[in-house]
Amino acid sequence: MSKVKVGINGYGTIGKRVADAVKAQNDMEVVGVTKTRPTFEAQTAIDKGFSLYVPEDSLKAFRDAKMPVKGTIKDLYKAAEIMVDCTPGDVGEKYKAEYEAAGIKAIFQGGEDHSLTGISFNSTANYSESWGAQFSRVVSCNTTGLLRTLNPIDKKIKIKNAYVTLVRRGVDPGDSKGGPINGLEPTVKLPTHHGPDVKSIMPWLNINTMAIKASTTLMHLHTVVVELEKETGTDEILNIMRTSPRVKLIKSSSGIKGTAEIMELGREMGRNRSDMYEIVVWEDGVKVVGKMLYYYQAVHQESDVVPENIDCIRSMCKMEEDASVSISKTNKSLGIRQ
Ligand SMILES: NC(=O)C1=CN([C@@H]2O[C@H](COP(=O)(O)OP(=O)(O)OC[C@H]3O[C@@H](n4cnc5c(N)ncnc54)[C@H](OP(=O)(O)O)[C@@H]3O)[C@@H](O)[C@H]2O)C=CC1
Ligand SMILES: O=C(OP(=O)(O)O)[C@H](O)COP(=O)(O)O
Repeated sequence: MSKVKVGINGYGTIGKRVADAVKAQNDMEVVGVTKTRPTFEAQTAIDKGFSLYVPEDSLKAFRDAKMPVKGTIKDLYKAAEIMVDCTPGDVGEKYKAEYEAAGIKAIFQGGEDHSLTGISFNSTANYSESWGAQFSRVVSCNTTGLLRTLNPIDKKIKIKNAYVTLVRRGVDPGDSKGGPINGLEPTVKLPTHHGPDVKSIMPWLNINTMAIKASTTLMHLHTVVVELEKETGTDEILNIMRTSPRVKLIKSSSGIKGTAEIMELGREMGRNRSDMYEIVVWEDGVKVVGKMLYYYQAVHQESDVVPENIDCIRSMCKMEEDASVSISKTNKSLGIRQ
């Protein structure tokens, strides 16, 4: 079986990780990645053996920087069967017409609206909905995190209402221009877009979200309060989480007090870029009282969507019909145990 040819438009925080994850699969290959500026990341892409494609108006800058490029972004369309668009939020929508004209498939990321594709993707919640689709959208890191725990719980014990506060990292570790440098910033446009984004995949779910931006770069942290339809026990919820893909239960008694220790764990696990692809739940922070469920979870925003993109490629390119087979294959390639 020939490998599916994947192009990555936007070799940035997400794009570089998706490129490495595609390279780690035996049923797909990276045929090229794009950058607009000859930065160190462009050089590392070349050093890793990725073919570099750039916008027409960037050709001179890369020539002057003596960075070899294979062609323009439009040349990449000729080599790829599917593009993974990892350009900054709202930039992807400008490329959709080009992908369409080139007759290739494309996956967009959470910075684009659900309306751009009409299909949003999460491997455990709705893998088959993207089957054979020309366009789909992998939901953002926070939405991916919420779906990974709320969807399996809702499947077993119906959720009446969910109330989530997202404490969001200010910027990614590699970003020196964002903020807040000091303090906490409430997102006053309420309810935040996260609830509707979860509903793009679980439209029946009553979910209410608020968000606070914090001066940290490491991870997002969620407080989740769920009103269940029926009384249950803490152990039943823990068992659901323990058997849900890409959810990792940890204990504060193991020294993992917060997101700093989680990222240190990623280093200790020898993960590529110390990435924590799984949603991390404090086991001793899960509590059920009657019908009310309380828990905390941490999201590594730079990497949790990466395995989702791999599974989305398999669904859109009709490579594997069984979601659990694709999830296991992807997990194995990335060192994810469950
Ligand atoms: N970072 C995060 O925490 C998460 C981000 N996402 C989503 O993933 C997507 C990408 O985000 P992220 O990786 O953080 O973005 P980055 O800014 O890290 O990377 C963007 C990439 O796109 C390239 N680029 C910029 N403008 C253009 C353009 N006009 N045409 C082609 N390429 C361009 C950049 O190249 P150059 O640098 O050379 O200009 C860079 O390689 C967004 O939709 C975002 O919402 C989803 C989950 C988490
Ligand atoms: O938190 C994120 O998006 P989300 O709040 O839509 O889930 C991503 O990490 C992107 O965040 P940014 O828009 O602050 O770069």
